Amino acid sequence: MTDSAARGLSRVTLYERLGGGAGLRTLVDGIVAAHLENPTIQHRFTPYLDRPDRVEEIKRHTCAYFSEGSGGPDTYRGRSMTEAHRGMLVTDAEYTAAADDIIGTLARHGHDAETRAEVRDILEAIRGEIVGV
Ligand code: HEM
Repeated sequence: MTDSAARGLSRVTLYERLGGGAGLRTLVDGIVAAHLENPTIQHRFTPYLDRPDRVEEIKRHTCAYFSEGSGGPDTYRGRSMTEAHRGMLVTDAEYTAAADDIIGTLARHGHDAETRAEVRDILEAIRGEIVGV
C-alpha cells in the first residue's frame, strides 16, 4: 500500500501530519522568522518588531487559521484574509515569497513532498483573497 493510500484509510488529517497545535505553533514561529529574513517581504513585518503583543496575536490567529483549514479543532475568529490584508496591495511576487517561506519552513521541519504539495495547493487557492486587495 502506498503512503497516501494508508493515510486515506486511516484518515490522518493534514492538521495531524503537521504535528497538531504544537506543531503548527512551531511552524508559525519559523515562518515569521523566515519572513523577517526574506528581502522581498521583510519590510512588511519589521514594523511589528516593537509590538510583541500584536505579533503574538497575529501568530495565534494564524495558528487558528491553519488549524481550521487543515482539519484541526480550532475555529478562526480573526478577520477574513481579504479584510486582514486590505490596503496592503500585496503583489504576486510578495505572495510567492511568503508562500515559499511557508513551504521552506515545512521542509526544514521534515514535512514530506506530499504534505508540502498539499499546503502549496491551499496557498494557491487563497492567493486571490490576499493579492492586490
Ligand atoms: C501566504 C498566505 C498568507 C496567509 C495564510 C496569511 C495569514 C494572515 C493572518 C491569519 C493574519 C492575522 C489576521 C488578524 O489578526 O486579523 C495576517 C496578518 C498579516 N499579514 Fe498575512 N497572510 C498571508 C500572506 C501575507 C503576505 C504575502 C503579506 C505581505 C507581504 C502579509 C502580511 C501581513 C501583515 C502585515 C499582517 C498584519 C496585519 C495587521 O496588523 O492588521 N501576509 N496574515
